[in-house]
Amino acid sequence: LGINKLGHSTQSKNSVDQNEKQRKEKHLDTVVQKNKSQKVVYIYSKELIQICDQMQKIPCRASMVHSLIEAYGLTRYMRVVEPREATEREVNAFHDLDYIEFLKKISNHDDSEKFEDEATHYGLSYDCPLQLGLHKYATMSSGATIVAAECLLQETCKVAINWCGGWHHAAKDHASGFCYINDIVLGILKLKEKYDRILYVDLDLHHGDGVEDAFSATSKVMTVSFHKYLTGFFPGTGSLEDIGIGKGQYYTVNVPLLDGIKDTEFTPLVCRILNKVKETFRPEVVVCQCGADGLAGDPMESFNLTHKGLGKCLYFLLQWNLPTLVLGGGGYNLSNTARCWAFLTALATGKQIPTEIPDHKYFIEYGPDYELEVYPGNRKNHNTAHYLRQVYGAVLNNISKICTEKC
Ligand SMILES: O=C(CCc1ccccc1NC(=O)c1cccc(C(F)(F)F)c1)NO
Ligand SMILES: [Zn+2]
Repeated sequence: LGINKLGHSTQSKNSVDQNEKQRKEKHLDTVVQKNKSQKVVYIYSKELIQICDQMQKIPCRASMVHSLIEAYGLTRYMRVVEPREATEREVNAFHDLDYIEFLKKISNHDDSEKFEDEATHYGLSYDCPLQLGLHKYATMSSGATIVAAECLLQETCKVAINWCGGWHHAAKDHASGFCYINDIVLGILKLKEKYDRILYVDLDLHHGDGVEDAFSATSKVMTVSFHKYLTGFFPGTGSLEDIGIGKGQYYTVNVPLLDGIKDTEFTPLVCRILNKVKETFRPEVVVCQCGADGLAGDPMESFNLTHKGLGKCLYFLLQWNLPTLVLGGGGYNLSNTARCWAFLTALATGKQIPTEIPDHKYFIEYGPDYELEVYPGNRKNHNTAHYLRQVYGAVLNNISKICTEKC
């Protein structure tokens, strides 16, 4: 043992330093570990984006969304996780095998005309055009949602985002409303492996009928959809009277709205209703579909929302500090959709991002202002205060009938 002038054995001195060093490293490691677990998971791969870019009705939208998020430097504050294809077994947990087999069969034929009749039987026409690689697209976008759900199950994160998911119309045995495989249902089924009470919130312009139908008879999954409800507007379901069946009665909530609603009415309505849902249903995990086709400037020309209105709704949910799965959905003004989802991504990571759109591949799409903000239009708002009070009263009345105490 070396003896230094103070008579301490230098070995023990070194070992003290050594312990100090190890203790510091260990502490740092737990801090990093904690941050890692607190980091937002962002599902992304070049392949996923490249496949989703090919979707006819939203050409290159996946690339525009991802490029803006990357240009704002947000990916460095998130844990980027690669997706995988949903397995046949996972897809079959909800969808009928004959439908999925057919989808696979015709996705790789460019002479799909000869399957015309069968295709129509499975909803594969008009709203849900056949295109090459359709099956791969559907299994990749739903695999991405499943991987996001798995990250929440492993508790390696609090928030997991998949902007290539949110296809809420797909039914178990047919395609609908441009949705082929219902990634949201598959993600919820994955979460059900661990969580008992799951809350699904649908902020898209359209009623989340496919998800609602999948869980309308159970009290374990509560679906809450805010949407335009007007005779002749797709999908035509989601009225106030649509409250679930059997054990699921009152665990389906529908908030039917009219054209022109703005952030100032939408956000407080959403937050008050979700607050009541939190009190009575006491969810353990949240799935939020953030469809952007309700934004001002969308070709759907229906609602008059901005990214801030949707942002406040998501922020309200994130304050609950529950594991949260964040998904995309509709959104047909591609630059506004990218603006909105980049804003929501920044909000989820707790980072401020500047108004100026940063230079990047799609910069030109953000002209003439090149700003992040989506501004409300001045379209007429058909939602009178009286109408909103009626809807709110009916919805609160229904929610108050559920109880998750041992009652
Ligand atoms: O956004 C949807 C589905 C919208 C939909 C349902 C039924 C039939 C067709 C559609 N999609 C459109 O109408 C559509 C899709 C892409 C672009 C447009 C556009 F014409 F508005 F740009 C419209 N669900 O959240
Ligand atoms: Zn929609």
